[in-house]
Amino acid sequence: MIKTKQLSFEYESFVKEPGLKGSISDFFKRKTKTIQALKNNSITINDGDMVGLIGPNGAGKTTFIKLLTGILSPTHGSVIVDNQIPTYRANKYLKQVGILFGQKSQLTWDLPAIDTLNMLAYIYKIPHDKYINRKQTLINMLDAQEFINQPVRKLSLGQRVRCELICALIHEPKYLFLDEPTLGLDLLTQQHIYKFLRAENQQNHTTILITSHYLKDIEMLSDKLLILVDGNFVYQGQTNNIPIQPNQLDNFTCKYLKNNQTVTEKVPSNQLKTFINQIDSENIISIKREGVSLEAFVQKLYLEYKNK
Ligand SMILES: Nc1ncnc2c1ncn2[C@@H]1O[C@H](COP(=O)(O)OP(=O)(O)OP(=O)(O)O)[C@@H](O)[C@H]1O
Repeated sequence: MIKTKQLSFEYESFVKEPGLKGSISDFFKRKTKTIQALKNNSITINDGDMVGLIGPNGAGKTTFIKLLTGILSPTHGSVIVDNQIPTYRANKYLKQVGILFGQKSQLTWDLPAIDTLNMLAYIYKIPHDKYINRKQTLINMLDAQEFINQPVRKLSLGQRVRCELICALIHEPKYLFLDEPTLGLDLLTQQHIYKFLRAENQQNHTTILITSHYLKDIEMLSDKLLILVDGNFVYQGQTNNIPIQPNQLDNFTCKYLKNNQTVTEKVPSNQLKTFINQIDSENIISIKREGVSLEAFVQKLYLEYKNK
């Protein structure tokens, strides 16, 4: 279980004055600025949960993952993961955790990913037979046979991310933290990764926390949703049960085929019945109510907090 209690984190950063004069005055007296990245948050994530974490740029998502993994320690409050304090970075704790930062690689550029895997097996002291089995299972599941032996610099982004995932999971961690893992990946690779992560969660009961700006990732992958805005968790709940309030005046976006062409039309709710009656059902592609999707819900929350 992951439990945070009144968790806050502040970065202290130097503010550089411009020009030579600024550099000289900074030399004698440096100005600092405090950034409150997380503010007094108490949340609970149960073991085996698939959790999506979203929030606008600078909301504090990466900081939260860094606190869960012990890379940073809280300024105030506490974090407990699997009954342990991550900041202590005990071997027992680190063996339970796998991390993937979409923008930072743990692979060595000039070496094949298989070398990094062998090194990780040594670091985590994975018994030889177990390592061979797990490695083969992950390589098969992520379809990585063709490129696992190639130097990382020769891999495409999608191939590299698949190798990163194999490395993050080689020691069968109980908790997997993924920070924007699908950044820049094509649709098929994204779907492959969704399928893989679902299987990992179901087979090994792995708790997975994923951050992403693609709401599709969150809808496809997570059962639970956390929304972080400006350092505050403003929503915790089920992904498929967001509090939707349909409005009588909502429009419907209707897509249908007319003379073999796709036509998109906005239809007011009071005219929907008449509109549908005029179209052959086999020509209807989709009818979507505006303002009730995850996207609309998230957009509304972001705007509410931005205008506060
Ligand atoms: N090393 C640092 N030093 C000072 N401030 C930092 C540092 N890292 C992050 N911050 C600040 O902390 C806040 C939260 O940053 P964080 O990277 O956690 O956000 P994020 O939600 O992951 O953003 P994004 O979606 O853009 O990746 C931001 O205001 C950022 O400028």
